[in-house]
Amino acid sequence: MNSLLQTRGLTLKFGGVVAAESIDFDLKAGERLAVIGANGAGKTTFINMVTGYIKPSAGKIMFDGVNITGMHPRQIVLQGIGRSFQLPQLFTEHTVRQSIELAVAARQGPLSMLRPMSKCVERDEIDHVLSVVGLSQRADDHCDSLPEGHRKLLDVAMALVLRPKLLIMDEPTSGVAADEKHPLMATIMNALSEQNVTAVFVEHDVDIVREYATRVAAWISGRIAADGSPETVMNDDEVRTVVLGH
Ligand SMILES: Nc1ncnc2c1ncn2[C@@H]1O[C@H](COP(=O)(O)OP(=O)(O)OP(=O)(O)O)[C@@H](O)[C@H]1O
Repeated sequence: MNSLLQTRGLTLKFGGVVAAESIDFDLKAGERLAVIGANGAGKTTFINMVTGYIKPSAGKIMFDGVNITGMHPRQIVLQGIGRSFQLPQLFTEHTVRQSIELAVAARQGPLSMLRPMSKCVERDEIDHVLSVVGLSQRADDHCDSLPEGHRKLLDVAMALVLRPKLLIMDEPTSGVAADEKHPLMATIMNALSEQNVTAVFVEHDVDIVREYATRVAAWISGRIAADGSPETVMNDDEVRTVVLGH
């Protein structure tokens, strides 16, 4: 099967620091890839290059047959790569429903902003996405009143209404209470499955990785040191020593 996402020779240097060292990487549609690595290993740098927030010094990024290297983040969203953030970027003065409405309007293009909101939004779709991420009961709450887990879910919901083929999530369970991590990930993964969205997520919690990833890539010093099934990668000697601290 062809790769949905492919990088070749992807390199980024910050002065003397090699944050990405000639990364060759392939992701197939339908995979659930967990990205693991110690602080400073280069995980966010990789995500930032793929989503257009940083231009690589060298190398190429192909997505669904299109060369997206150096494209602007908005163009990359239009190509079908969504992103959620470690610290969700929400419209704090808006309600949950209004936030989803804005995401739908963004998908519909700049002219939709000129029409009355009630005409340009698709109510059924919004109700559905709120239900899928378990936020129906909080639809009229302001974003700044949401607990962290709900903020993460809203961030994912806003990314999903842009209809991505791939969603890249930076630490979806960080800042969430230990007993809420599994229900949160289960909800996110169900939502992604429903829309056939391929997933990449950066994660530090080993239990979450084992439960929700079909594949793991371990970053060490700007390179992928191990890549394969969760069991294989978690038992790799270098990963155990450098990443897991065993
Ligand atoms: N804008 C920048 N300027 C200079 N150095 C940077 C910059 N961004 C990242 N780096 C360096 O690049 C390396 C990789 O950083 P990166 O943030 O990608 O790691 P990470 O694996 O995401 O870490 P964390 O888990 O802490 O988020 C680190 O040495 C970091 O200090």
